[in-house]
Amino acid sequence: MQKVMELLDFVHGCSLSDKPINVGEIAAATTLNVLSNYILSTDLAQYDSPSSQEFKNMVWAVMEINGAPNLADYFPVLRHLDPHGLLRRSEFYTKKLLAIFEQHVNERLHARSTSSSYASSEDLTDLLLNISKDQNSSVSLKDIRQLLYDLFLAGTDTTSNTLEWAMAELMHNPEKMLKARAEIKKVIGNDDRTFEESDISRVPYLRAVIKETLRLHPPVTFLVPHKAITDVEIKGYMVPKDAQIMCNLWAMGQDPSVWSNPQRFEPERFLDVGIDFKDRDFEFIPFGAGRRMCPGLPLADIMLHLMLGSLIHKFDWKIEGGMRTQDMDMTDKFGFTLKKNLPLIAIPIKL
Ligand code: HEM
Repeated sequence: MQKVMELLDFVHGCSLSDKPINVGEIAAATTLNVLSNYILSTDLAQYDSPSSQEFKNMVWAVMEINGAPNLADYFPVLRHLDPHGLLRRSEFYTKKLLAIFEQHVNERLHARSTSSSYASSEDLTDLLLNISKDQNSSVSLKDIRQLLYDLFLAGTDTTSNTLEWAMAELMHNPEKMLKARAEIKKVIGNDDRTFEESDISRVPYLRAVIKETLRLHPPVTFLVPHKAITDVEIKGYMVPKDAQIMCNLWAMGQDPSVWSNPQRFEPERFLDVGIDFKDRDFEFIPFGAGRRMCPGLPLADIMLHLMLGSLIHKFDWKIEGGMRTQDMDMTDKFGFTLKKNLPLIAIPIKL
């Protein structure tokens, strides 16, 4: 994946001058560019660029506002009063983000209509515009703009937060970092190449690291709200029709009746047990399950393994100021996604 190579080039540059890196930010910039290349055939982020930081901040603001406790959720009569100003702030950022996507769609429409030699880039935007051109199509330009918004919002923060947590956990547990790196080196052998997509199926420990990260730090802590479509009894509890269902993945991941030593980061627990987030293992559903399961799972799965594998294969990492990695802050902060309370700032050391 070309974007991961660009990430490695940037990290390599920083390693030459001992420059500290905000791991969540570089993960977000890479994720944003992977998505924006599939969707818009362009880069939306540059490393170290305030403009891409601004985009990420807007995404985080929407996530944080949507995840904040709201009195109006408990007393719907208050909804129009917007007691915490959450609706107003959410609308502000949503409008700004939608305007960005509208501009991209309009530019594409302009290019398609003015250039006779326009060659379709066959990205998602072109695909959707082709569908919407069909007379019988019910897909409008407004739908396209909204879909792009949904994809970027759902895909960026979730993936970059998971990567940041995985790196933080490996640095915090140096023996696990060594184990994961040794596995990658064994697979790649003496070749002077980078970690590739085709290697992912051959690194079970790295796969277990990602799973353990998603168990301890599920980015979408409560799934998205679901609704019971009929009265249903589950294990003696009656869930009435129309009840809003919040599924607490964080609590499920901490349940001692399911996981031994649930607070410990132990990727080993996933080795040889066959539990996966793609199947029907309902004790572990960081991407949800059933019809509304995350459609970005296959892409997130590849991005997470490629980014993490590449970052630990070629580099060791230390904390600025000589702090021991065992003493790092590992607390979290709750928004719509669960992120690190203090960002992980680390210095890469070329191996
Ligand atoms: C670590 C990365 C990710 C995690 C943990 C994650 C997790 C989730 C979860 C839990 C849901 C709700 C499922 C439910 O309520 O049953 C969801 C929905 C969604 N995700 Fe992801 N996601 C990730 C990455 C992505 C990416 C990269 C994309 C886009 C390319 C994406 C696009 C979406 C969309 C569009 C929805 C809404 C689907 C719907 O409402 O039907 N996600 N995701």
